[in-house]
Amino acid sequence: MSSVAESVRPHSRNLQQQPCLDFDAVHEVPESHAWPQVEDYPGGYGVEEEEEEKEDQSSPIPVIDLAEANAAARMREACETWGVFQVTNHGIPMRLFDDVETQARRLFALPAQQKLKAARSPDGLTGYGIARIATFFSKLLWSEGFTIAGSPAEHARLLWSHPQDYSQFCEAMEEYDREMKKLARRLMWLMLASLGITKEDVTWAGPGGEMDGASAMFQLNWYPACPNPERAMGLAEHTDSPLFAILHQNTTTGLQVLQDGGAPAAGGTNSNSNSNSRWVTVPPLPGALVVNVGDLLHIFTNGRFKSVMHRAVVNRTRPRLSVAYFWGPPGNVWLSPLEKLVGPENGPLYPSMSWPEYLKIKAGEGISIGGKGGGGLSEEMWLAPKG
Ligand SMILES: C=C1C[C@]23C[C@H]1CC[C@H]2[C@@]12CCC[C@@](C)(C(=O)O1)[C@H]2[C@@H]3C(=O)O
Ligand SMILES: O=C(O)CCC(=O)C(=O)O
Ligand SMILES: [Fe+2]
Repeated sequence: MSSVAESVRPHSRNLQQQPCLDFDAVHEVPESHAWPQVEDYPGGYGVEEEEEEKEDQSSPIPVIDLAEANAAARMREACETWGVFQVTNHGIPMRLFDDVETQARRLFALPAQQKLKAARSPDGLTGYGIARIATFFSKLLWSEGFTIAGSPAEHARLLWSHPQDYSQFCEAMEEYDREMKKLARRLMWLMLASLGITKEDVTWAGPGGEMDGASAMFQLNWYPACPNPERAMGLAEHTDSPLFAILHQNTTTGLQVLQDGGAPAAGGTNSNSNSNSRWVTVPPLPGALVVNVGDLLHIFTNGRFKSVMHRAVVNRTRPRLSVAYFWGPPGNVWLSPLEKLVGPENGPLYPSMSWPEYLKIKAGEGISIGGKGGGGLSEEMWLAPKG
């Protein structure tokens, strides 16, 4: 079964840029990284920021306890409106998050020339570098990333020469992968069951719905503290391509999702063109995980579930770490909008799509289905370069 990482052709549009700024050495944001003033930046600095986070406990983003009987129904509601929710009672021990954070910090603390030994190649998806979407924007991102598909051993051996050093990294990431796979499967069936979809409706999930061939990638994101956080961008606005992502964030606030004002941006590809949209902070809740709908689940549910636009802003005093786990179908499975969700009045809104094919289209390389903004994928899915 081909994996996503093997199936995606070179992202040849712009060669992957590598982090070239020593974030810890600068005392102001250089022009190369200076974005327009960040609107809806999440609150003040320093001490009042703590206040800010306390208030955030009243965040409008749904928090769903997986042990509750109404968990599936609340997920459906959240996926149809926000496209994101937080889950608690997921059963993954805090110890594992601490281990993964410790190992991720070890990685990003390595000297730049050491990290660049595991640099993502221009035609690759995995390894060290800045997020692929950076190539769509004229300004650089205040972050470093490390992308893993399956075992990280190959890249880890390039980062650490001593087996003891890289084995602790690999063990933590492989345990995380196992736990996330279990949780992803559980979330998938809860979300689909809430729409009346059964295991029989999902042909590629296998006889018992175990989804053994599912593809998973994960992304470690490191956001150094920034001298002027309102003029920098950690991870520019984007939607995720998979069925959904499960995100662990450390205690530093930074993830924001776009709550658009209802009417989709008419023809605009820039989320800000919809005047009453606003960025809503997703507060780090101890023990909670963020789940956000991806483009493929938007397609699979024929538009019912919303692929949420989101971004990560940075912090003046505190570095931020997030671990995003992307979960999708096997690389060679083409998803079509589910029959049961395609009624006589609303035909399939999207053509069949595989994750690798979609990544190519999203990178601006594939065929443009239905022409520019035609009946095909909405323009929102192309990350329009900043005007
Ligand atoms: C399988 C995936 C999913 C990727 C591409 C590839 C590996 C890295 C993922 C991310 C991680 C950061 C945001 C994003 C938008 C990016 O630029 O790289 C994601 C993208 C996607 O969700 O499309
Ligand atoms: O750092 C975050 O909170 C967001 C990360 C993210 O959106 C991604 O890796 O796709
Ligand atoms: Fe994302």
